[in-house]
Amino acid sequence: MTASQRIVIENVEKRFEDKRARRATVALEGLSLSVAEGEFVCLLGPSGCGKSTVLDLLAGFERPTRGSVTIDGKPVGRPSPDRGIVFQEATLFPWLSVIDNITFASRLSGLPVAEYRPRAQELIEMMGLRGFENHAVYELSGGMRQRVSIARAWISQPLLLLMDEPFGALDAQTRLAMQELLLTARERRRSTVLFVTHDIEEALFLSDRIAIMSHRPGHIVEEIVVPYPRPRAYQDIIAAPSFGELKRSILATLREQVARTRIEA
Ligand SMILES: Nc1ncnc2c1ncn2[C@@H]1O[C@H](COP(=O)(O)OP(=O)(O)OP(=O)(O)O)[C@@H](O)[C@H]1O
Repeated sequence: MTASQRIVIENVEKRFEDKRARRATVALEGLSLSVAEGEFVCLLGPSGCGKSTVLDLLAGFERPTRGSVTIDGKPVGRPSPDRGIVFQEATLFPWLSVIDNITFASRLSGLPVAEYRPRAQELIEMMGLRGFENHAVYELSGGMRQRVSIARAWISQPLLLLMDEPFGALDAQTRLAMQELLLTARERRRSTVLFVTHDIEEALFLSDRIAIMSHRPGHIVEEIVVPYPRPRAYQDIIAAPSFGELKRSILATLREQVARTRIEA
């Protein structure tokens, strides 16, 4: 472990007890993962292997039953705006305007308008939402809503952005546009990102490193350093000679884990 590690997850177990049914689900077991400051890591793994649980532990929604989860050397406490979270479905207030959604937490925490308003305006520009500031969220498309969610997560200048399949529900064209937008915006902010996805191409396009999880109980079975320099262009990445080989190898690892899920289910 070096001083520049933002996230350090060590030997974590997460067990969910259902006392009434006298049943327990062990979602994670022996999971260790570190993410350096400014690094973009994607988590890939079979359905139900515990990817969202990893994000929940980092967000502070859940606590590990064994092992430790630290951010900048401190155990993760309650949810905090230090950690921006974006889910698959935009979780916004549909009747509020774009600007009111983005600034909701800042207003609630009593920050002076002069402090958060310029940041909100910059994010609106960055996310291509200029002209829509005063539109209610229910008037927006799915892609636009997701851009509002990202702006909302980013406004508190979080140390860490936790993203759970944020583009999974979008059509292919919108998804690509959102991926490009995320990369450009992140380049300017140097944020650390942990991003859950099922999409191998998305992981190869976006991340510096891909961590592949086992079947449940989840742990990391393989880590792959993505060799492409930044800034990246999608058409160059998919044309790179190593792209097909990396994709094939990741797919093989995932298939093996999915097959084990079935055998052990
Ligand atoms: N709050 C909870 N109570 C009980 N069990 C839970 C809870 N949250 C998650 N689990 C269980 O933990 C396991 C891992 O779930 P999780 O949602 O983390 O997987 P995932 O890899 O994100 O799945 P998917 O790829 O399908 O979204 C599952 O068996 C799930 O049922």
